[in-house]
Amino acid sequence: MNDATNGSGATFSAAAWQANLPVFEAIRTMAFNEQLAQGTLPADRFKHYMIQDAHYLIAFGRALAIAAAKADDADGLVQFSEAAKVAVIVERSLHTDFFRSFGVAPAEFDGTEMSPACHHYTSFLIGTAHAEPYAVVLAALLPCFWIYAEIGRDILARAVRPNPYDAWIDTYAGEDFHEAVRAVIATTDRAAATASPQVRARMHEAYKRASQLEWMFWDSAWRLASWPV
Ligand SMILES: Cc1ncc(CO)c(N)n1
Repeated sequence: MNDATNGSGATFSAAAWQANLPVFEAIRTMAFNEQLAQGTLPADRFKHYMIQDAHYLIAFGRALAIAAAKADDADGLVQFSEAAKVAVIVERSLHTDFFRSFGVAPAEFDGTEMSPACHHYTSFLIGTAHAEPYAVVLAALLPCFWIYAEIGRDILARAVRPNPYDAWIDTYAGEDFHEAVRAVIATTDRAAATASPQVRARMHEAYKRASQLEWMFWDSAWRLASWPV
């Protein structure tokens, strides 16, 4: 039983993608993403998204660094420490390029705390990264990569160009990101292949929860959500 399917006939990634197709479809058809593709998304909603994403990416980087520390081989250590570094590089590009072009002043970012959805998602990732075995940590991190890659390509295919959000679309539709995503899928499937049925079930739960939190993150930006009290 050393194939990538754990004897079940389907890779973890294929099974998880299929099981969560309704969540992906809900994300794909959100007004936020439809208007982003059309170039008509109001700037205040994109600004909310960017500020929250800058908070998110630092926490995502920390969770990736914990995954790196838990890796069961040197390849995984390199893969996830590199991914942690890239998350911080992307966060810095939000500050230097996107914040500037959309008029987010440093003081506005500094004065904006995490939204409830961002807090929920990042707490879930960091909590899972600390508490769960490597395979479950990878399953929690996979939707962050995979959903963005598929949404990026989907938006690119229907995008009106030029579009104020071209740079965002190109980041996630670009080949560099997709190559990294294929590698994370492969590593997650390898970890699933040797996981016990119990761990594999927890992988599915973690994958599902992260997918739902992706939807909630976009929904929160759409609603310009903040803390109710
Ligand atoms: C919320 C969120 N999920 C995933 C990504 C891509 O890694 C991102 N930038 N933001």
